[in-house]
Amino acid sequence: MTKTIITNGVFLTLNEHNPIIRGCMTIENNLITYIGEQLPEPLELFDEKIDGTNKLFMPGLVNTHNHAAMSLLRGYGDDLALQVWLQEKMWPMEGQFTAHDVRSGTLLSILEMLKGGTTTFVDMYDHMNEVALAVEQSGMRACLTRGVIGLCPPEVQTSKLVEARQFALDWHGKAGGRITTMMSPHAPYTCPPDYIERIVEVAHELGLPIHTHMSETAREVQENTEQYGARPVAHLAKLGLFSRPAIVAHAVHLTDEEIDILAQYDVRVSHNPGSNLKLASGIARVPELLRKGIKVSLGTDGPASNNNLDMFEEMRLAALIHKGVSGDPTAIPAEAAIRMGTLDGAKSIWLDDVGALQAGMKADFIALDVDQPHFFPKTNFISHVIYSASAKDVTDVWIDGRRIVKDGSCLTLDEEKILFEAQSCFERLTGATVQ
Ligand SMILES: CSC[C@H]1O[C@@H](n2cnc3c(O)ncnc32)[C@H](O)[C@@H]1O
Ligand SMILES: [Zn+2]
Repeated sequence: MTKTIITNGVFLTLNEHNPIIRGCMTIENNLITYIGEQLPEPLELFDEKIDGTNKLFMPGLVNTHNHAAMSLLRGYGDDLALQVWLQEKMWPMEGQFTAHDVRSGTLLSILEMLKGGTTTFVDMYDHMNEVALAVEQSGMRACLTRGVIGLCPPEVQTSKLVEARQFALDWHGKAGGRITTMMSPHAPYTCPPDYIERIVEVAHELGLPIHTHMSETAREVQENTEQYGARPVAHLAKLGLFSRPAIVAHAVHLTDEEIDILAQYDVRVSHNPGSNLKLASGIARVPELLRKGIKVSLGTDGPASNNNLDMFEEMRLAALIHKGVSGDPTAIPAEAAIRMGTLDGAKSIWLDDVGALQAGMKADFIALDVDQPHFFPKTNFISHVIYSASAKDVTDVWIDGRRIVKDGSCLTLDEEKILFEAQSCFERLTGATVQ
């Protein structure tokens, strides 16, 4: 058993009664065992002693919607609306992606996420074995799902579903329990109703949750109504999708009745403010979702529609845009934004022992260098994290008790190789040569 103690730190716990503690934290194997002002035991009893002076420690960030391999398409197809972006830019390029490309793009994203303080992410993509292997190698925590698009002949639909089922079975609970899995119809506009029903059936068989894109654009909602006679929420409810635990990405265009239905089924919403702004999809009704008790977390969406994986930016956007839209400066306070990016993110993907600095929780946490001008005066760190911090402030990352990033360098991945390979993949895919 390894015993670690961090002393002289400021700890943002997310504990309701004691949100900030100045003192020390201990970790034994993969768990936080103590956090408080006093030393719990003499220092000599610890194998590893870390001086936390000038550091702010907080829970690792949880990104609840991503397509990591799309980092290869960063900057390829900006300033377009969702359907044009997907149909004319993303899908033609993704059609050429090999397993190697997915591995390369995913590693690039994992590197960016780790160095920016994200410790858990949800990923929906193809070639998911590559994604799972990259997660395993990196030491990250992830909830993975093979997204299926059903706009194809019946035999291709079936083979995709068989593959998605097998992936979910093979990887659930793997990488020392750091990987969990879900089932994913990509969206109601890319999966015919009978196909969605078959995916739901598999989710029931395997006892897994479902993840999907839903009500992202006004056009999607209108076309769903024209084609199926119902808006996406009622349509998916009728197909039984909410009979499984579910997390939907976007949920931008919702009526009051739809919010009630989501609340009734305890559907979780991954709010993706950066992607929704960039694709001009709209702004989700987050304050109303929260008022109805819906669990709202944050996602970046893929790096081609964001265009980075900085969860500090998503937390800040969430805190800012809902103030602007509602005219209410208390719409999403700083503390609510931090919760969305950490504890509520973890709960939204059914991880009940991740997302807070408390004894008994998994040791997934990060350190920020707060000895920098934008953290002074060192007063309200909850405010500073939301309104002043960025991914660049992260110096160290621990996941499952293991140090993954130390002084800004990733200990588990070959950074230089990842950057070189991602550049090569992009140049091969697009035919571009960049000096
Ligand atoms: C079937 S794998 C995932 C699939 O999703 C596509 N995608 C990326 N971002 C979005 C988005 O915002 N809405 C809908 N679909 C999206 C991605 O290109 C992959 O094909
Ligand atoms: Zn997405």
